[in-house]
Amino acid sequence: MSTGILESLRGGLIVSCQAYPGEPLRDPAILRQLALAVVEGGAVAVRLEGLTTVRFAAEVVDVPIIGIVKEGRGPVVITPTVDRALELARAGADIVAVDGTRRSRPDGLGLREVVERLHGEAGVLVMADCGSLQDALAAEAAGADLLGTTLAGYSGERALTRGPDLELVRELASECGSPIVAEGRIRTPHEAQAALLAGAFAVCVGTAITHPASITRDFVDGLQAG
Ligand SMILES: CC(=O)N[C@H](C=O)[C@@H](O)[C@H](O)[C@H](O)COP(=O)(O)O
Repeated sequence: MSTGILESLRGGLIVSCQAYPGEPLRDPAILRQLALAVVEGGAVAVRLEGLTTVRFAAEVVDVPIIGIVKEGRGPVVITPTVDRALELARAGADIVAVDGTRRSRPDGLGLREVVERLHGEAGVLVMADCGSLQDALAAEAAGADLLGTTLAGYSGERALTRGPDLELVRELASECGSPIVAEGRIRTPHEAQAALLAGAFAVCVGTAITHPASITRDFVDGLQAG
């Protein structure tokens, strides 16, 4: 079952459908529809934030759901506790993404324990959102099923590159045995392809597809630059 889910992601596009606090699209029913729309376009999986959004989408979306909850004041905000992670699984996430850095978690657990509980109690796959090669090696040793470059540039260990951190994708692909998801600042189909060529197993794009305020701002800036 879980091997089937992993295989269904190979070489494909995962689309993150998120709206941030205070934004007009931050509504589980709207985000469910957005998820359906990206699946229509060929997304092999969707990445969704929030228990209700995951629950709503799980009823209608026929590709794997990668669930996260973002909460707390940080620095660990992506599914920071095992309780939330298990709730995401119960809400219908097929893969639960958690902070995969080596920073301490608010519930005091290590990543290994989080992964073991998700595997043992919920039977879901675990994606570790990493910010460096050292994170990814530790997450792999802890048993994570997928390693994401999600936090590259945001955890203090890597520079915030303008586009995707392809150098990190390359490093992870050569040093780790687990599937790599290239995620973060991928804005064009060409960059998505470059991430696959750099060794990613799958590519995850959010803002460039599902965040209209950012996309609009880019156009507005373009007009002003002209
Ligand atoms: C760093 C962090 O909190 N990343 C979040 C993780 O879920 C989302 O805000 C991103 O949109 C997602 O990773 C996709 O990346 P991009 O939107 O750059 O394509």
